[in-house]
Amino acid sequence: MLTLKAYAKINLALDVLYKRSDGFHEVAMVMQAVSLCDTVSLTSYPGEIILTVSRADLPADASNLAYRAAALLKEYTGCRQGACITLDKQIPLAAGLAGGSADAAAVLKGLNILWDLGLSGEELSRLAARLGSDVPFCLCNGTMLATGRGEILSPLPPMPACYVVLAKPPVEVPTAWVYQQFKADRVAVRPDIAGMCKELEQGSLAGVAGKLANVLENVTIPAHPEIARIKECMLEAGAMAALMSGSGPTVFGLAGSQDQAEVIASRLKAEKVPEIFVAETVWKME
Ligand SMILES: C[C@](O)(CO)[C@H](O)COP(=O)(O)OP(=O)(O)OC[C@H]1O[C@@H](n2ccc(N)nc2=O)[C@H](O)[C@@H]1O
Ligand SMILES: Nc1ncnc2c1ncn2[C@@H]1O[C@H](COP(=O)(O)OP(=O)(O)OP(=O)(O)O)[C@@H](O)[C@H]1O
Repeated sequence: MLTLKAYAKINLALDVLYKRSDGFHEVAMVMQAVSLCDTVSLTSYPGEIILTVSRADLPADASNLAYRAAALLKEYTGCRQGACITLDKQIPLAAGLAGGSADAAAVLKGLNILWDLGLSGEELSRLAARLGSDVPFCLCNGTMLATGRGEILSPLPPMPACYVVLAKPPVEVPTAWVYQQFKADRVAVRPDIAGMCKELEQGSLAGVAGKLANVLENVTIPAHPEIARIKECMLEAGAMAALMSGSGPTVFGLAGSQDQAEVIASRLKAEKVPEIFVAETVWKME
């Protein structure tokens, strides 16, 4: 059996530049993997793909991104082998944390090994982009600049190690809806991506914290004002900075120490935020 960790991501910076003719939006993002993860287990099975998931509210059929990753790999390579895939989900669903994308990336990586396919990183990345814009990043982890629709990646100096408190209010936000509602002319403050890259080069956590920005907050926060309350609560509890991740609704707060992170998490618990996690930055590609 092969077991892989499928890490969640946060967007330290997210800018939407324009809507493209293919319907996607051109973006510029600084992405970071965090230690909150699903566990993906893979075993060989003759011919078929069998998927088992740990949550009743997540489909275990061909609509699951993990299943789609395995099916795409079979179609692309003509491989006749099958696999039993087990997903132990910890990453909340439709949360802005790329949980499904992380599972899909782990399945691509894992089956490339289990089925002895010998696909290059570049081929895997191309297949990943067919599954979703966040999937190529999930193959890499670490700290990356993402452009195009999110699939063009350049490694950045690793984000200085820190704790990341994740808090998801009890709403699920469809990514497509958020992009549809986005109006570039209503954005007051745009992320300073070049400035954040400089802070990463200098290894300054305070500098990175000072430059967190996500233009999609302009869509998701008015629809779900509890996101703004969670941000405030994190800042009051001592977070260096707090921001919505991706299309939301999860908010992440940066903390320099585990003690600080636990203080922030307890404060959120007292405010009855239902899903709270204390994670760390993940540096390495695995
Ligand atoms: C919000 C982010 O999570 C930030 O990392 C990503 O941009 C979204 O990535 P994702 O969930 O992998 O998105 P996809 O599965 O590729 O696309 C879902 C839907 O979001 C919209 N979408 C997504 C990415 C992008 N650059 N422009 C878009 O307009 C499209 O309507 C698309 O149909
Ligand atoms: N393996 C999977 N894990 C989670 N969701 C999945 C999976 N496969 C399909 N889905 C579907 O995709 C939807 C969004 O999934 P996901 O949890 O990846 O959203 P997200 O965290 O907002 O992603 P992103 O940050 O990439 O926009 C879910 O509502 C779910 O029905």
